[in-house]
Amino acid sequence: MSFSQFYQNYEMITFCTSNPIARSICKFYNITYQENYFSMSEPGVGRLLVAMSLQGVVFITLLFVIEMQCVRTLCRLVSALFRRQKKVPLVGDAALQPEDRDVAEERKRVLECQPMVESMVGSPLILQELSKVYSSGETLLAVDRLSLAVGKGECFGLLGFNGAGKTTTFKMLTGDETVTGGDAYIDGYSILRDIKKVQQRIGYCPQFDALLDHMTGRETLSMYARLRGIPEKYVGGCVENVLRSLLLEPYADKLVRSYSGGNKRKLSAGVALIGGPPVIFLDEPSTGMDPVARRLLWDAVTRTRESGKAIIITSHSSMEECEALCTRLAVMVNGQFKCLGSPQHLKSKFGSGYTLLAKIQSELEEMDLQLFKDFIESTFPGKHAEG
Ligand SMILES: Nc1ncnc2c1ncn2[C@@H]1O[C@H](COP(=O)(O)OP(=O)(O)OP(=O)(O)O)[C@@H](O)[C@H]1O
Repeated sequence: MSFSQFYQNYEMITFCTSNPIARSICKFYNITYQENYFSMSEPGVGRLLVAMSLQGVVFITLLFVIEMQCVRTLCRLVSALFRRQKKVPLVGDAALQPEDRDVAEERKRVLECQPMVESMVGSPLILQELSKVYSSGETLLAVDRLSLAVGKGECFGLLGFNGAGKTTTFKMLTGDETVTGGDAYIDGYSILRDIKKVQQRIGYCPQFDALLDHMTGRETLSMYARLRGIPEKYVGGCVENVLRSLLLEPYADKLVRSYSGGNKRKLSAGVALIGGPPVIFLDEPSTGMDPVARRLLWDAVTRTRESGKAIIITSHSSMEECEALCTRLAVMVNGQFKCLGSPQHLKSKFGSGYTLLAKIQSELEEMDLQLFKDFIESTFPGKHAEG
């Protein structure tokens, strides 16, 4: 606008002062001009320049406020205040029920240790009574006092129905969501006090791919390798390794926006694994992958785990994936761990017997259904049929 008005003013001055006829035309049509181009009144550009300078200061300040996470801290303080005023319960109804013995033992172990020291030495990831309450609209206790320690070389599986609170747990650990209660330590740093340091030490494959459409797979991995601080001479080799191990080589130089859903998941998992951060979060990494790709991902995750990293993974392929990858797992319901232990331990503790699921056509007669139930009960005597 400054440039435009500056030029317009210049043209008016040139025209209106060129000869007496032009001067009288300008007077007749009430055409005004400013001999001082930087005058505050129109068509001088002084006020526009002042506005631009002020905007510069305001936006730079805003940038600092965002980068230094002042808003996040403010939100946390406001939500803490709001919670205190409204007395939002941090303990859900489910907490009143007796806790599973393994979960209680894990909680006791975590609460008795020195989390900062322990997360530096043996368990790079420690959750201490981590809780999250969503207060937008209805109050919802999404994560309920989780306590957990994940050791080096351990892959911990989080299982649970949709809405159990798995993604919210990840989001708190990565700094995407504010923490309502408790704390977590990653490699000796608290997520409440040192989130920047924490972010430097984690790899994260989010549930929904957060990739840049206009970059190629190779460029994406190279960018993250550099962000991880891998020396430039190793970046190429590192990227090639990830591309090869996840069977992404044929697509390496294609734009991400042309990738299929499964290939995007592979790339997201690659981004999380590249550079070997000490703690890795994988939120349903194998969703949409074909069986071959899934096996390759499992191999890559297992290799990473064996190199001493701590991995937390959620999966919708349920037990099969967890058995292949996890050293321990927990089942989450309404934000709480309902059971916890090695896959074998959980199977022998809860897996007595088999469940037969039968799907029936909706128009099936009640009598036919009863016949089917009778058949099942006579074939497997002593078993209970529900329907
Ligand atoms: N931003 C939000 N605001 C309010 N409630 C939310 C928000 N995000 C999640 N929730 C609620 O928190 C609960 C836990 O959600 P979360 O996404 O953590 O579940 P999940 O176990 O990861 O499920 P899924 O397997 O579907 O990913 C759900 O009831 C969800 O509706």
